[in-house]
Amino acid sequence: MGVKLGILGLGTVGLGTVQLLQDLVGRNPLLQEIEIYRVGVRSLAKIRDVELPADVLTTDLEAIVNDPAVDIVVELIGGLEPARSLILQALNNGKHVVTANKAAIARFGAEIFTTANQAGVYVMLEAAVGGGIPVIQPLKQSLSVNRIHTITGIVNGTTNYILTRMQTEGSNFSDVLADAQRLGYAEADPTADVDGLDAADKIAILASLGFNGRINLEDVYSEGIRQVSKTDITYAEKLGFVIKLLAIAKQDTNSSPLSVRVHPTLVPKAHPLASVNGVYNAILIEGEPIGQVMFFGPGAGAGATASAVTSDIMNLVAVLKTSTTNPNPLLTCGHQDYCEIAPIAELVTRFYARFLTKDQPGVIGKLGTCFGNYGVSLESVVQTGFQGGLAEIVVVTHDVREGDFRQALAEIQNLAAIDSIPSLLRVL
Ligand SMILES: NC(=O)C1=CN([C@@H]2O[C@H](COP(=O)(O)OP(=O)(O)OC[C@H]3O[C@@H](n4cnc5c(N)ncnc54)[C@H](OP(=O)(O)O)[C@@H]3O)[C@@H](O)[C@H]2O)C=CC1
Ligand SMILES: N[C@@H](CC=O)C(=O)O
Ligand code: NA
Repeated sequence: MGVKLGILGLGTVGLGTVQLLQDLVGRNPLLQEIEIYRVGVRSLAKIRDVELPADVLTTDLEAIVNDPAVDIVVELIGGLEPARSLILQALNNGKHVVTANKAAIARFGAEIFTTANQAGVYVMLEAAVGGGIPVIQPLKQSLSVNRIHTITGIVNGTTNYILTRMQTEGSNFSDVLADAQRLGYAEADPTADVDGLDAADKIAILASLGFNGRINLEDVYSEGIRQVSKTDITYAEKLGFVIKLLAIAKQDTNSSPLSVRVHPTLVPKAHPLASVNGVYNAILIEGEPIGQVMFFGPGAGAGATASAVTSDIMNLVAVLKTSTTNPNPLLTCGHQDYCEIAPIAELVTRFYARFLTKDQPGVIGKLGTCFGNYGVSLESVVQTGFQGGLAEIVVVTHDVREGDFRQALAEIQNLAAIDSIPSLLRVL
């Protein structure tokens, strides 16, 4: 037994990782060099679907990161603290770290990677984005010779699972969320999933790798899926779209600011991301000279995420077996500067909007005039239903600057004929 692991956390991902490491037949022989030396948990009394010697489990996580015998710390407790402090202590103690914690990396990445670089150790995070899908290492290595233009992803398994079931079964939002929690997809606090914050953390990480700079998380615009209703899913379907929570990072020219955002989006049914359903994630990367490349696979769940965590551990085992003093630049993170992010008002996109209006003659004309005043041109206008005596009108615009569209909406909101604007979604 060569390399000693100190694993923090034995929940969905921790358990999946330990189970994988205890079942090595047919896997990479390097894994046989690993010893599960300590596993830190909150409760020793909890019954767990794994056998570990009694002296391996502990509730003293600090003792693990400070134990000189531990070579690699695998942080799978999630959340911000004590995860951040434990990662920093491990790095300061000269230990490599593997983490699945996108929340901590997206907020404290600068501090964590600076500490790792100073200590001459690595922080590996393949599981932090796209669960089991290899996307971090490909962006750092295989794709890094490209100039990346756009990263468009479905990067949250929980919300994709919810939207898929709402679309295919007409299911109710809260019932499906409970299923996603039971299946181990959701975060400990599922509002991070539902409100788009988990996807924002992930696109910040991908953008940082793709566009070679740090991303200030506060600059990432994010909307979740709470406002997506069955009505909108049905209208989108009729118009030839499906609704997906997309995370997008885009740079129009090499010198223009980045646009980094998360929001529910109408995706044309023929687009490759439209058929990514359930807990599956996909990340479409566009760059030069490669063109388009798409990564697809399970975005959450014990086994899939354990695959990513264990591949990182295996990379570090290989590093520990190699005796070089210079760090491998393809495994470190060397970003020092922050990327400039464009405000959401500058975004140019198509919009879908649903209006409830009084059933009066000329309403559509008034809407058209207000939009026209701000240079918003309409691709389609549909009036199909009635809700409680109000007419329902759905419009899809051509490409428009978001700031102009919002100004038109503010004027429309004041029209006497307008009751409300229940939905506003962007269109890919
Ligand atoms: N679930 C998924 O599909 C995926 C999760 N991730 C990320 O992986 C990480 C872990 O997620 P997941 O496995 O789902 O989380 P769980 O909530 O299932 O597991 C968390 C584990 O950490 C332990 N723990 C939490 N806080 C403490 C603490 N303060 N002290 C000691 N132990 C603690 C818990 O102990 P105890 O068991 O005793 O309560 C539990 O074993 C998160 O960062 C998450 O974002 C990434 C990709 C996919
Ligand atoms: N809660 C996350 C888990 C993986 O990162 C998700 O649903 O995608
Ligand atoms: Na991944």
